[in-house]
Amino acid sequence: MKGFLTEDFLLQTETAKRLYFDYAQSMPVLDYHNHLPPDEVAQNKVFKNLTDIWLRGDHYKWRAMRANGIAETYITGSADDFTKFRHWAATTPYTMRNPLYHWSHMELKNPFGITDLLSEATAEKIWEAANDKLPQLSTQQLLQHFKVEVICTTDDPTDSLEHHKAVATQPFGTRMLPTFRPDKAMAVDTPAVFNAFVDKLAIVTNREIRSYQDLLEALKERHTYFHEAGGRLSDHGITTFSFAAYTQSELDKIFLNARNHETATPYESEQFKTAVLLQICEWNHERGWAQQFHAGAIRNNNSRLLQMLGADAGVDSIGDWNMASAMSAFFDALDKKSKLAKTIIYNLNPAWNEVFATMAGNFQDGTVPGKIQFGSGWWFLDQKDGMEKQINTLSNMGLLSRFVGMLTDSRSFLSFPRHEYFRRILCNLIGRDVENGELPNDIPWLGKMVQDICYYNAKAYFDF
Ligand SMILES: O=C[C@H](O)[C@@H](O)[C@@H](O)[C@H](O)C(=O)O
Repeated sequence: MKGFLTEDFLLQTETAKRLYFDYAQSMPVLDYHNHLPPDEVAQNKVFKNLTDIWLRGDHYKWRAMRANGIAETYITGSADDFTKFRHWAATTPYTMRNPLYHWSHMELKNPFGITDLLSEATAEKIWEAANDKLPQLSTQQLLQHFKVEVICTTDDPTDSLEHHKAVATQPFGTRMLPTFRPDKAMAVDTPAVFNAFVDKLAIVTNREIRSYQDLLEALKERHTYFHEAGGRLSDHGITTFSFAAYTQSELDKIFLNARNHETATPYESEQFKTAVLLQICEWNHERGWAQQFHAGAIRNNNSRLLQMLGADAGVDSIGDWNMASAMSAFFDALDKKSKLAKTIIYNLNPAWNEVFATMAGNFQDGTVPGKIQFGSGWWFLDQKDGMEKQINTLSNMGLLSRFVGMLTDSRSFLSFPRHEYFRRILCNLIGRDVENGELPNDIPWLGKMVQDICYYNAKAYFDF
């Protein structure tokens, strides 16, 4: 029997071990999509305790604690930090076979060097041991510890990017680049969100935004602003792809109605989203950016918790829209005009893996290796089974060798071992094929392939 989480964790063959230890392990990290708070990086935050760094903001853990019957007071509520941690510790053994069990113990091992299993019985000892180390694990120290060369945060177009600028003028070894995430500029189906965004956009651009055209001009100004601050990516959280025909006068009317707090009809919302997103994608192409689409989440399902905690409260799940035809028409509209930028499509519904992987193949155009990427297993699929499925689907229907690899998508500075998790899974799959005689035992080539997927492909693709 193997021990839990040993050196060879997830590496089942000698070839897998060779690929991991000789090629993957030492590669630096390019975390090209995450939700880390830029102010905490710029201010080099030191965390108060393990709850502060590990539980606050982590909706994955909140969800598991709720499922374990823990009351909200001890999750996001008013209980003190140690009590919250104790409830998380008591929940951890119940997370066996959920990725949280692996992630949590990998995170205790690195950076804290803690190998005890977390449970109610070990809660106090682990709390103290980890808290003792926290003064040496500020945000910048953690990024250096995990050899993170670049992080791309996810930012509202109205953001001042002051923290990105501060880090650029006081470099510490990790570059922090902004990502343009304009979802709210299309939210005519929720006028309160849309209007708050447009009002703020008007202030930061010092413009009056009275028409659809004004909105586009202000957004373009912010796109340029992000570019000047080093931004090279946009990101779009969409339920499903939209592709509906529209006229200029329809867009003007939808804009004005939303400004008058009238909720757009589902069809109008489709039209508006199609028009705004196509326009932003053209700017992405003009500027040589890469664009990311996160598709398939049905969000904020629990309105009670949404009201109490806001978005990203752990009440999102997998949606089941029709995906392929609008996605095809959307990319085709851009490709036809030679305006399709480098594109990554992330899928949340495992039933759609093949749909996404084959769609990516339709729009490769010979300009950039792997120009259209079927993105890494996202959110509910960011676990061993989900990552293996994504890697296998991409292998079967595209070019795994050109894959830009893993990202954390996390809000926590402790999530970087997820890159190690991915690398072990990748090396294990390739190693198994070699030992089964399904791939040649060409270690220099396979080692290069592994290093490309872990690092070099992303470096070239994003031009980092
Ligand atoms: O891994 C899951 C995430 O952090 C999730 O909260 C984000 O992916 C977010 O919903 C987004 O839309 O970008």
